[in-house]
Amino acid sequence: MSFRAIEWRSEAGILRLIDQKVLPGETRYQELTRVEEVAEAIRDMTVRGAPAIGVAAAFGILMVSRGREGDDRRRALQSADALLRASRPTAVNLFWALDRLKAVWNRPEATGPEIEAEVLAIEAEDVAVNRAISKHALTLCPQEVTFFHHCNTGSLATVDLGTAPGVIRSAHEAGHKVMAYLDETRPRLQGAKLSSFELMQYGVPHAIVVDGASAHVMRTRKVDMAIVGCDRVAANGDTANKIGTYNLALAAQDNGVPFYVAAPMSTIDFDTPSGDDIEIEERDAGEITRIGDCEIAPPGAPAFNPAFDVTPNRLISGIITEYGIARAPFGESLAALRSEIGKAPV
Ligand SMILES: CSC[C@H]1O[C@H](OP(=O)(O)O)[C@H](O)[C@@H]1O
Repeated sequence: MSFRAIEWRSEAGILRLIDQKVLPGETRYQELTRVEEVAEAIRDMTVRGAPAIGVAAAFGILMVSRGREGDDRRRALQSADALLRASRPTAVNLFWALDRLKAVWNRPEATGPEIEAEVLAIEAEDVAVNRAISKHALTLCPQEVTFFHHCNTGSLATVDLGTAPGVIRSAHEAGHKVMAYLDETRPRLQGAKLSSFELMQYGVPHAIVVDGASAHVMRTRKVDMAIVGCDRVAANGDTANKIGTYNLALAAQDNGVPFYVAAPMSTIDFDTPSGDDIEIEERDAGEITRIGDCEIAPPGAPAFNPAFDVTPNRLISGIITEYGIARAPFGESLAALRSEIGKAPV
């Protein structure tokens, strides 16, 4: 079975999102018609995952553009664009999608159908790109393959298949004997809540482990590869992803386990030279001091909650894109793949 985290109901102008805050306990949908609601859904992580927030923002732009013309539309889109850009800072797909749309709507002669076509293209391309990533990743998988994944970059984080869990699912469906270890991914527990939810839907054997168990699991059990998604890859291959990814990469290196990043080209930020230049979102400390409704720290205990970290390129075995797998030196291999952008994924 398959499900979509994001659906556009064109006639009604409704963006229907699975509320990822309440999964897996409840499958609840939010139906949004205003860009302010879309920005809030990105901020509060009703919709999350780098590609998914880019696509959701694109539909926010479409909501505003419909029914408006000329200067009135340009003015309204300028403020919608600014509102959406302020929703979350780290995942570059948000800015990529907004830049791409701005290049269309900012032209005085832009038509409504042109804007809508670009939004729908962003959505459709995400599906094709994820399939191509899986195809390239399968070339790395032995017949019996054990993966290690951090966070959730599956169907819920994209339009359809997902990046890294898309690879895990594709390997399972292609007849590989698959096992996956899933970091629970403190503090929001995307691994325990969302990746496990997805793999259960697809019947993929897996086990949730606490984040601190990754080195132990790799040392004592067979793990063929760690595979993660990403929120922003710098031009030199340094990769920002969910907090804890760097620890996983260090554990993988110490245990001789290859560490792969599944990355649509839209997540590669050629304007950011290295990981030091990536803005890391800091979220509310309450995400750490509470689990659900339960306070787990002493009242008033201070906490520091960076939502992402940067894995240095030296720990990365390969970056799997829709155009092929980039390897060190990443500055060169990513630049070579950049020349493919605009072509159909292969
Ligand atoms: C391919 S999605 C990347 C990504 O999104 C996650 O962050 P969040 O749940 O905060 O939106 C995480 O870093 C995933 O790996």
